[in-house]
Amino acid sequence: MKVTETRLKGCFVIEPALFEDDRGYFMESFNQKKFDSILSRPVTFVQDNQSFSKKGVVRALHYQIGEHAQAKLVMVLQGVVLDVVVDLRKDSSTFGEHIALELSYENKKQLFVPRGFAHGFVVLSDTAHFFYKCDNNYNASSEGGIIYNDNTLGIDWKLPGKDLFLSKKDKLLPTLENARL
Ligand SMILES: Cc1cn([C@H]2C[C@H](O)[C@@H](COP(=O)(O)OP(=O)(O)O[C@H]3O[C@H](C)C(=O)[C@H](O)[C@H]3O)O2)c(=O)[nH]c1=O
Repeated sequence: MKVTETRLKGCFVIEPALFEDDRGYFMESFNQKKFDSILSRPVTFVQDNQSFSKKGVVRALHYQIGEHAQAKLVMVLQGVVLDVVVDLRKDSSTFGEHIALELSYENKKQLFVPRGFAHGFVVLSDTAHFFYKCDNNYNASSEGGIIYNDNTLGIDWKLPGKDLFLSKKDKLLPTLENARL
C-alpha cells in the first residue's frame, strides 16, 4: 500500500497493493489496522455510500457541519471521476484551497478526506460507480454545501459548463463566502 499526504494536511492519497494474476486481480480495499497506521488517531467508519452517475454529473461541494462532520475514504469502482476536496478547517493555513485528482477503476487510487472538508466530483467517463466510507452517519439537517463554480475556489472541472449536470439542490448552493460552516 502506497500512502502520499497531499498539500492539504491530513488528506492522503492511498494506492492499495494490487495482486494480479491470470484470473484478474485482488486487493484489500480497506484494512482497519493498516489504515490506523497511516493516521495519528484511529478512524472508525460507520457508513458506506455508493452513487452511480452519468458523464458530466457533478455531485459537489458537500459536507456536514459540526459534530456531524464526516471523514471519508473515497474510491471509484467503475469509470473515472475528477475528485475535488476543499479545506474548510477555519484554523488551517490552506483554508479555502482545494486539490483535484482523478480517481478511477484503472488507477485504483483512494482519497482519505478528513473532517472539515467539502467534497465533490465530476464524472469524466460515460458512467461512474462511486463508493465511499464515512466515519459519521448522514444527518440531513447538518448538511452544508458550496456552489461548484464559486470563482473564489477556482476549480477546473475539466468538462465544458454546458456538459455539466447538477441536482436542483446543488445548483442553489451558496458561495464559500456565504456558506454555513
Ligand atoms: C448523502 C446521503 C444522502 N441520502 C439520501 C438523501 C437524498 O434523498 C438522496 C440523494 O442525496 P444527495 O442528492 O445529497 O446525494 P449526493 O449528491 O451524491 O451527495 C453526496 O455527494 C458528495 C459526493 C458527498 O461527498 C456527500 O457524501 C453527499 O452529499 O440520498 C441518504 O439517505 N444518506 C446519505 O448519506
